[in-house]
Amino acid sequence: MQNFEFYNPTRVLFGKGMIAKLDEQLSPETRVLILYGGASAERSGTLGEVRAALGSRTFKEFGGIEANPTYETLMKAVAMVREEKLDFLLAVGGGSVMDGTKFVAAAVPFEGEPWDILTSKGEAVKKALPLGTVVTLPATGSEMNCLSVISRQSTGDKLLFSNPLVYPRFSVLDPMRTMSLPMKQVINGVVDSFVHVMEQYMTHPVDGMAQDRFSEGLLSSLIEIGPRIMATPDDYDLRSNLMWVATLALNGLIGAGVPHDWTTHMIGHEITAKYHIDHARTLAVVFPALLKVCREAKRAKLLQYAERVWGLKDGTEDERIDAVIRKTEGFFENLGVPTRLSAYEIGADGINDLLGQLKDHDMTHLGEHGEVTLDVSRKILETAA
Ligand SMILES: NC(=O)c1ccc[n+]([C@@H]2O[C@H](COP(=O)([O-])OP(=O)(O)OC[C@H]3O[C@@H](n4cnc5c(N)ncnc54)[C@H](O)[C@@H]3O)[C@@H](O)[C@H]2O)c1
Ligand SMILES: CCCCCCO
Repeated sequence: MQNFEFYNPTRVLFGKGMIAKLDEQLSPETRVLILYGGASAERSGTLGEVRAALGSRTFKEFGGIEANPTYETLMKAVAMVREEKLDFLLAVGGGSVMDGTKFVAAAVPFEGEPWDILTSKGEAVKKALPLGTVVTLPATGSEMNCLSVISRQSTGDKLLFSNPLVYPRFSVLDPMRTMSLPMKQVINGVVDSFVHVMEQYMTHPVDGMAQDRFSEGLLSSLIEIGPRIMATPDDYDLRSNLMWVATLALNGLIGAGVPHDWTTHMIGHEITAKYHIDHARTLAVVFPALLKVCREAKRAKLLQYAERVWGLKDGTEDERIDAVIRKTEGFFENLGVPTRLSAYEIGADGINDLLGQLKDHDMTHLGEHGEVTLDVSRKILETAA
């Protein structure tokens, strides 16, 4: 196991009706900005529950945060916080709203050009406003991590920053608040969570016994939840399990002390930035291709995954690896999520453009050992064609 430092300050309030506990998390004089995305926050009744829980506190509202939140929109929220002298940010939404809120928290006190929060990958962040979340889409785990992905319309960039100062103070996870989700978004959450686990698992063995078993448990849970939630979308227990699994997939626990490989996400971000394809759906295209191209570097963990998660013990090593990659592709495809670039009509020219974006973003070497060069990234994208 590798050395690690684990820190996660986020209080999780899980279950039906937990929005009411907001009242216990915020002092009466707190001046709150509620940030949200589209009309669903209002239509689903979630915003109404939040307003009721805030009681007589001063609060303002900022809506319209897009899927793949943009710098341009978020800077309007920054101006509002400064003008209204607000001191707490409350995200009501999915990963886009939570990430956008983390950016606003860092940008309000930031001295200098706020986009440098992204270009510095969060290194430049020295102060941040406190924030909390009310989760309406289980997928990203943003509710319990210090990561944020922000796009810039003017340049087409989609970049990640992280800083411990933007961990939510608390996050409310009420599965009932996800019932208004279109099934497509529910499935996006299954796929995004699955690949989050894989980015922290599918590397090489370091005897992280607890981390491996924990990750394999999350993967097995998602493999069970995915088809079942499509069949019974109103099942509260399934929704509960998806919500908690999605949070655990990226709150730091399974990634502590083990190698990571975020190649799939880094390439996926570029596909979303250029083609505006849902984040999770880019991952379902890239990840299986990455397994095929990087199978030697990941041989040991592929075999462990095949046996422990899919029960594949028979045949030669290569037969088991081929089988488990097919199983993984089949898992995505059976959820109605394509695993080929051709499903989105992205061809050779698109692949060249995507590689250019990776180069522009200093991502010419990815993978746990930097072995995923631009040439390997090309192979991955060509394999995914
Ligand atoms: N911070 C992280 O750790 C992390 C991890 C992975 C991805 N991301 C980023 O998160 C973003 C994706 O977030 P997401 O997958 O949660 O989707 P999202 O937040 O973009 O929401 C997708 C759509 O669903 C709608 N929606 C949300 N909740 C709803 C509800 N309860 N009912 C009806 N509609 C609802 C939103 O308004 C939006 O239109 C991307 O920008 C991605 O890069 C962040
Ligand atoms: C290094 C962690 C990258 C997380 C990407 C979230 O989209």
